[in-house]
Amino acid sequence: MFRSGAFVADHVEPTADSQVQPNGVDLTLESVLEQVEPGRLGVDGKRIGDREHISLTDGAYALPPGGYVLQYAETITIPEGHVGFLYPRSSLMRNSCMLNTAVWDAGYEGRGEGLLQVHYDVELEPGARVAQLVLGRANHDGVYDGSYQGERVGSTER
Ligand SMILES: O=c1ccn([C@H]2C[C@H](O)[C@@H](COP(=O)(O)OP(=O)(O)OP(=O)(O)O)O2)c(=O)[nH]1
Repeated sequence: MFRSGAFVADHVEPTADSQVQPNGVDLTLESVLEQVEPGRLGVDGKRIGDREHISLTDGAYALPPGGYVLQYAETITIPEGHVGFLYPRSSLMRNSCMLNTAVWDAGYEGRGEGLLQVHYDVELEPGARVAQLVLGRANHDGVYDGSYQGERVGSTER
């Protein structure tokens, strides 16, 4: 069963009233990065290739078609007994853009990232709502203890 937006809001920090939806909470855009070096997924490990921050143009990220890494502004905590799923805001999709996302594990805490696909030029302002997090009740074995635990928490690092 999926939880209400009010429940999700208790696990997203900070949350303004305008972000709380019936079934989840909208996440806002903090920054956009462009990958500039190959990464690698191996059998025994992984390497994330270097990414560079894209600069603002007149207060917005002006993005031509391509693939970008998008960083969310909010710190998410996935409570035990739950799993998180993230969906693009429909207005993003209606503007020919898509967010690709992965599973948000029970026990994860951090300010996460997603893959933004841009299929037609778009302008995105920092602080704009771009995605919606939903939480479903879930059984799980242990809690998240991977390399992204605590990412960008309590820092001003982008
Ligand atoms: O779209 C998403 C989905 C998940 N996460 C966060 C929450 C999740 O719990 C964490 C780790 O995801 P995953 O388990 O898929 O990472 P991994 O590639 O398997 O790396 P590791 O083994 O270090 O966890 O990243 C995101 O930032 N964005």
